[in-house]
Amino acid sequence: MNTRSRTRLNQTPEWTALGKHREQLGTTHLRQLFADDPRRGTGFTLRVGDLHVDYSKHLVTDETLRLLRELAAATGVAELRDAMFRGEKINTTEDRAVLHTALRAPRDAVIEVDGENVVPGVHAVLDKMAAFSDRVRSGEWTGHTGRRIKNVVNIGIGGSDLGPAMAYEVLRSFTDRELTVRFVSNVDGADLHEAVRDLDPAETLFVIASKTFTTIETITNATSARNWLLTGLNAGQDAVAKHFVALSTNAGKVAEFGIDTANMFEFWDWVGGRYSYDSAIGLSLMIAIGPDRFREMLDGFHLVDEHFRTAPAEENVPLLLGLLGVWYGAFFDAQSHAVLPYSHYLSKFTAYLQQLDMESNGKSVDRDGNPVDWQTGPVVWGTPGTNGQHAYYQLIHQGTKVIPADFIGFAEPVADLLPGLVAQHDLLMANFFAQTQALAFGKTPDEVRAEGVAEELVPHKTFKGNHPTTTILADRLTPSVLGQLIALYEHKVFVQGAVWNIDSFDQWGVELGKVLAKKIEPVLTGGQGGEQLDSSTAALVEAYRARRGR
Ligand SMILES: O=P(O)(O)OC[C@H]1O[C@H](O)[C@H](O)[C@@H](O)[C@@H]1O
Repeated sequence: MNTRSRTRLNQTPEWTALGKHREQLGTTHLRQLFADDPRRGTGFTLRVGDLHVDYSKHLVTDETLRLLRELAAATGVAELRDAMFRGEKINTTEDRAVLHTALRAPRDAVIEVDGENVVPGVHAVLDKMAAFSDRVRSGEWTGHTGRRIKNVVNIGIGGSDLGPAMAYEVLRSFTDRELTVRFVSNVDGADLHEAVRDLDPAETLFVIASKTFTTIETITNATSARNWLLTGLNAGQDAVAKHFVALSTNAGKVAEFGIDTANMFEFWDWVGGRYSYDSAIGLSLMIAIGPDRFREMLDGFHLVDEHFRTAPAEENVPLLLGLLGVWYGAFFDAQSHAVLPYSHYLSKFTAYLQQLDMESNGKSVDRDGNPVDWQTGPVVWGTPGTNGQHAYYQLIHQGTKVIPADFIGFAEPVADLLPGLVAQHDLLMANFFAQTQALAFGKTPDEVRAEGVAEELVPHKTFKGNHPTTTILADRLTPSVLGQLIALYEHKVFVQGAVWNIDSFDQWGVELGKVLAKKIEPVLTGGQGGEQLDSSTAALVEAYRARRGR
């Protein structure tokens, strides 16, 4: 997509108007905004699918939102969105379409890439995954010695790990509790060691997940897993077929590794790694939760896709959340964004979003290669409440940084909690509601004094408030709701990339470290190349070699 004719973001009249508006807003407090509009708490809310989204505790007025929508219009967000859904090659630096939305399109949809409808292929793979998952779950698929598969070990990294690993945790209460499912990503041998040390190879299936099938960490771990299996079974290569399947776009490399391509589940170059867990990359998850639940999750994704594609700007939740992030980055100098789920099952949710957001929008040149002189993607961070409250929330409440935060909670606890633990849900949710209240409204010096606090302690016990938060509340954490949440964040990230005019779908920034590691590895084991290292790295490598006796 040619963007050369586009006015630079910070030279558009819409950007200038927002800057002026920001000055007018000054230090206006959320207390004031709520006092001015008694209906703000119900009026500044939107709904998409099962998600109730409250954005009333943001430092915005109707005018702010209008100006932000004008910025979105001026920067062509809707046009780029439509181009994405149509299958145009909007990932220009890799010359690829961006079609994760096709992964959850209904069977009768028609989405073309280079003149070919990709939807039948998507469903053929989903059907193949479902048939395989059913065979593993029923015990029909057996290992080399005829034993039933009881353990599934997913080996992958980045997008080939974070998505399925996160979703497995989120949907744990929907999993087959008889199956052990583990995820190995780190090239540190300790990761694979801990994953397999108590498993019986005869009952273990390895799912090797790699879009490229060239990622060094994954191929190294997969090779070690194969050795562990064959040694444990005291078997030859022919045992691999019953214990290894591959999820990849690269059939050649899969065959080269020794996995029968009949046991390969395919996806395509128009699925980015960090947008891939609803593709074949979700196989371990599908084995754990079953095909029906997996399809419910895809329907959840699709529901939000359709909302993003068709809802008017005023009601479009991903558009709103994306624009709010643009607002804080540009005009409040916010450097980070916290995602704070009040569900233990969402423990890996923020780690997943880190790749989704930071690998997508951690860019400093625009789509034409010019340096940007505006903020792009924030540092995304956070862990489940209430743990964070007893650790880093201090800084959010009383520190010097502006940290917009998303609070995600559920009206009901998951279905299979032990009955005695269900009552704890009210306490969890009381914290959930209390935190956004405290962050927004704080506590004034007068309120502190009224409690009889000694004057010298008043500044310490004052909460200035005015910290912006979004609250996302759903009834229950189901597969569909997970799909809705992920699609919401995917499209939020899209909106921001579109406004900032960056390519959200490449990741050139991860390459340099990989190249340098390849050069350093032989030096560690006594080979040549050390003389080319800078003095710091050379000294560190030398210390390492000395310690290892080389
Ligand atoms: O799935 P793979 O090809 O093994 O890639 C795994 C990961 O590694 C790369 O370095 C990219 O930064 C990620 O976007 C990708 O998800």
